Amino acid sequence: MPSAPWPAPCATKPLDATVTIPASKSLTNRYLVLAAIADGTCRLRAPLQSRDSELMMGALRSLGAVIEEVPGCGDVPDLRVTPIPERNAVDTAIDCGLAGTVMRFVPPLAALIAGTVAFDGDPGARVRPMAPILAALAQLGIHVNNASAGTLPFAVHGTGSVTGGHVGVDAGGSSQFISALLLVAARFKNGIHLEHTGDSVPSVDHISMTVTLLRSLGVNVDDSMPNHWIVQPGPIAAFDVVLEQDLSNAGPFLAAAVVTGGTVRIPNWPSKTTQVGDKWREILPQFGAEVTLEDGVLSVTGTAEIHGVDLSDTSELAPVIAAIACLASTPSTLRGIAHLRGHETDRLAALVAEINALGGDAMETPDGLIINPAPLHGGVFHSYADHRMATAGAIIALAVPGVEVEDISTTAKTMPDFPRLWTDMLSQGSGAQIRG
Ligand SMILES: O=C(O)C1=C[C@@H](OP(=O)(O)O)[C@@H](O)[C@H](O)C1
Ligand SMILES: C=C(OP(=O)(O)O)C(=O)O
Repeated sequence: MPSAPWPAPCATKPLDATVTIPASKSLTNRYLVLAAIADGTCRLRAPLQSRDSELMMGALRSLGAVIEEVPGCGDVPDLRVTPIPERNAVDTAIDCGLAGTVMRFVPPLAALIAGTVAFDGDPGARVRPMAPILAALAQLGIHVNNASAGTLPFAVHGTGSVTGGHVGVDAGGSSQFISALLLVAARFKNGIHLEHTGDSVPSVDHISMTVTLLRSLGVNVDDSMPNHWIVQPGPIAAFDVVLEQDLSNAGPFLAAAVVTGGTVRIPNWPSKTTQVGDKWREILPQFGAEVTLEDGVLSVTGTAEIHGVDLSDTSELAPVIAAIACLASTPSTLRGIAHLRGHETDRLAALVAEINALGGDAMETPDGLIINPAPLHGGVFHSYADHRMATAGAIIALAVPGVEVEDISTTAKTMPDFPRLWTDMLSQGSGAQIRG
C-alpha cells in the first residue's frame, strides 16, 4: 500500500537553525570498496547509515569482506572492515537497489573473485546505463552474462585475478564508470591505463574524489593527461578515517535558508574536501544569498529576492538548484546535465513535470533546464523513487502553501532521517511556524 503524501511543512517566518548532516554517501561507499581490497583491517568512523550504504555493505559481505559495527564516538556505530581474502571463491547474487555506486563500483571488484556474481536491482535500476562498464570488463577479458542488454541484470564470471592494461570507456553517461575501474585497478596484475573515449565526462569532481582517496592510500595514479588515468599495481594501505558530512545533502537545508529568507548554519564544514557539495559556497551567492564560512561553520542567509542563475555541470546538486530556481524572480538556465536522464529517474523530465504541475514554467533543453519565474500553487510533488526529487519538493513546499511530497521515505537512499531533520530545523530559533 503506498503511504499518503507527506504534508511537507511550509515556513511562515524566516528560518534560524543549526543543522548537522549524516555522512557522505560518495565517501562512505568509496571507503567501503577500498577497505574490502585494502592490505589490512580498516575502520570507518561515523559512516553513513542509509539504504545505499547498507546495499554496499551487503554486496561486499557477499564477496567475502567482514564488516562489523563497533561502538563509535557519536550516535552512529563505526565500521570495522576485514578485507576479502585473496582469490576468494564464491557464487553469489548482489542487490544493487537503486544505488549507482553499487551497480557501477562492485562489478569490477567481482572480477577479482573466482565465481559467478549475479547483479540486479530495483525496477528503476534496470534502466540506468551500465553498458560502458560491461564493455570495459569485456576488454579486461572478463566474461559477463547478458552484457549485450547494457543494463541490469547481468552476471560477472570472475577468475580470481585480472591482468589489466589499456581500457577505453565512454563515460559520457556517468563519471561512475571511471571511478569504478580506478577504485580497484591497483589490484589488477598490471594496473590500468583507462582512456575516456567520448565527448565530455560529467560530474568530474567525483572522479577527483576517487583519485584523491586512492593517492591518500598510497596508490600511484597519473591523471596528468586529459581523459587518461594510469593506475600502477600495488597495495591499498589499510586506513582509519572519520567520514565528512554529506555536503550534497546539506543542499536542501541551505536552500531552506534561501527560500525563506532566513539563516541556516552547518557546523563542522570541512576546510578542505573532495565533495562537490562544497560548491554550495559558490552557487548560493549567485541566487543572492549571503554565505560565510567561519570557524568551520557554514552560514547561509537568504535575502528578500532570489535571483535566477546560469550554471553548468552541477551534477547531483541540480535538483536542489532547480527547486530554488523555480522560486526566483528572474529566469535560470542549468547546462551540462544531460546525464541526469540516467540518474535515479530521468531527473530533467521529472523536474519539469513536477514544477509545471504546481503552476511553474520549466522546460528541458538538450543538456539541461530553463526555469522561468511563475507563481506556484499547492499540489502533490511526485518523487519517482528519487531521494533528490523528494527533497526538491520539500524545499518548494517551504515557500508554497499546500505542497505535499509523495513517497518522502525515498530519502532513505542517502538520508533516512530526512523528515525528522527537516521538521527539527523548522522548530528551531525564531520558531518558523510550520503550516502543514
Ligand atoms: O561517484 C559518485 O559517488 C557519484 C557520482 C555522480 O554520478 P554521475 O557521474 O552519474 O552524475 C553523482 O551524481 C552520484 O550521486 C555519486
Ligand atoms: C545520482 C545519484 O546517485 P547514484 O549514486 O545512485 O548514482 C545521486 O545521489 O544523486
